[in-house]
Amino acid sequence: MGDDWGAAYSSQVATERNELGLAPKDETPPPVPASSLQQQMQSIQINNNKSNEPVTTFGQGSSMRPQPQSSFGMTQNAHQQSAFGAGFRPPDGARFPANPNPNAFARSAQPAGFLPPAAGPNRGGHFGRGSPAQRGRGYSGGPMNGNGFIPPQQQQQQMGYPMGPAPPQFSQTHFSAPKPPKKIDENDLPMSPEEIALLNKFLHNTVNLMKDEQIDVRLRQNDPQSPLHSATSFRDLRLKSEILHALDVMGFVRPSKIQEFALPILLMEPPTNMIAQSQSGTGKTASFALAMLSRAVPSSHFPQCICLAPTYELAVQIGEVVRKMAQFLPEVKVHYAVKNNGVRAGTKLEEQIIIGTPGRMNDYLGKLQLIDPSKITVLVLDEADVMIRQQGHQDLSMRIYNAIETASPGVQTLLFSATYDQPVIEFAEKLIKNAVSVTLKREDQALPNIKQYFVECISRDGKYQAVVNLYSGLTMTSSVIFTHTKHSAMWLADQIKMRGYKVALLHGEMPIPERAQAIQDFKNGVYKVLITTNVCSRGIDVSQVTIVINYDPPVNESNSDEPDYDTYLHRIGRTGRFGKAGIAINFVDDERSLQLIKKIEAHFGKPIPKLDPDDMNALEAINED
Ligand SMILES: Nc1ncnc2c1ncn2[C@@H]1O[C@H](COP(=O)(O)OP(=O)(O)OP(=O)(O)O)[C@@H](O)[C@H]1O
Repeated sequence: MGDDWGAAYSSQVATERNELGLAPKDETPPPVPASSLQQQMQSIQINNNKSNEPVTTFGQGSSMRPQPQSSFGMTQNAHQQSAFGAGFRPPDGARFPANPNPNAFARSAQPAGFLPPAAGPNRGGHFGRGSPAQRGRGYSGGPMNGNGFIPPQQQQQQMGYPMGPAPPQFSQTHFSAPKPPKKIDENDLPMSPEEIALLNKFLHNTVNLMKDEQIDVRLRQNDPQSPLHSATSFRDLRLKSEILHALDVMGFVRPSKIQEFALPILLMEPPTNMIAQSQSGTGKTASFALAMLSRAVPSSHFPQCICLAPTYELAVQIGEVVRKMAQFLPEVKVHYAVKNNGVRAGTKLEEQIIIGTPGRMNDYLGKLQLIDPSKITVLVLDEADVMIRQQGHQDLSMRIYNAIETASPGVQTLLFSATYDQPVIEFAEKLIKNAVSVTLKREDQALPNIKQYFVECISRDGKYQAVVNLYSGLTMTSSVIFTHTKHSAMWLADQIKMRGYKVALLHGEMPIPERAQAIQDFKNGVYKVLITTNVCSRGIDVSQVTIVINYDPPVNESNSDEPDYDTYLHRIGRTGRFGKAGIAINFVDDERSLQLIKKIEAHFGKPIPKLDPDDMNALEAINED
């Protein structure tokens, strides 16, 4: 055992580096022999899927179906006019519903600081285009020759302008969009799973009870012993009165869906192992916190429950939940087993609940001998999907489990995860014996319900003008604008702010609490537009986003001529969450960006038509769908 712990220590450096922003080093422990555990898994799956298996349906309604909603909201007229900017005149024959209140439009489309282009002839294809001097600003709805992008000068000719130098582009506003960088800053890369998990913890102040969802409960192995009953109130559960009191104070009126099904199993006798999956913010932490608090004996002053989390910050977040729930159990205490906490060998731990990272917990059990594994009654692995991304964490978790299970065969082991894909399933099944599996899954269909378009802009600067012209339309619902770099995001946000508009900005150099604040403000509607980079492209659930703008297309890190398909999917997946309708608009400003969009179109096999600003019908169609 001593050697085992020593070997495991070598992975600790790697795993403990897993604090935010620190890449793991290549110090991984030798692989743990594959567990001999052959598991019998009962499985209760709560999901929305269709299957031939017997299904019990809970919940009402069918909110999984795409909800018809107005893409740009408000009146079409307001949308059209505001999106095209003052100075736009509809082409002949275009359908414009009468504006019942032109003054209202004028106010909404032209807030303080807005400099509309002067009214001018409408000769075709430019958003925000006014007088001839302003041609070239904003969108070009102008000609495309098949696959090719027609350069501005040639477009002028086709539009009836004389050949010659391009007209001056920015007569009223002076700006110059930042050039794309040669190398991607690591702050512009998507957030790490640890960061996403932590950010989500900051974000979720209230649980998604999901009471109105159409939920199926599926019993894979119909075990008559299996406790397929649910708790519709916390009082249905055998919780200590002090805990019930704390839940009242915390405003927990009724259990969330995962709690409804997991808690009766978690609290039953004899203790039952569990693998539980449900998306972020659905009440998982509260579930296992209640399990630990219910099993801990307050009058016994030694460690009894262990909870593993991938980072220090996540451990602290869990600890705060446990403390709040234990506020009327003064004898129950929490200790954090995290790096650099100053705890040495020989310290007598009196706390019943120890929460920490696998590396440090490994020390506590091994070389520091601070925890007696035979006294452990509950072992929790939280954020299993994040944890398994590091081999070191996997190995250490396995080692800790084996040590505790050997010394305390009745230990209740619980694994919680926000996702449940194959690697998590394999890890969970390898790790935990005889577990009941409770999974709650909502379909997150990104593509089918998202309409994708591209819009031609004459230049990088033209993209900015396009945003300005679309701005009022964007603010009628909530929109996210993705840029390639944080510099572009900051620049764009500054430009828009200078026009008197409000926008939220989020990039990878901001600390997590600031990022959470920006997202919270966006979710609360303080800001209707969020400008961000790939840092925010995945993991964050902002369900009301209706429009995603790819100001710059997502490109492969090593070859900027190739799209980053995954990131594209994740970016546009910020809209169209859970069956809602959404729109993704891709800005194209040169042949390269056009080709990137064509490749994306071919890759996903979904058409990305050109959104022609002259084509009122297309925009109306967006609005009507
Ligand atoms: N039954 C409940 N009633 C009201 N609020 C709840 C309930 N359960 C949890 N919450 C609150 O909802 C928020 C999200 O819950 P929790 O952190 O347990 O979710 P989670 O699934 O663990 O999310 P994450 O994966 O982000 O950690 C928390 O602020 C929590 O205090």
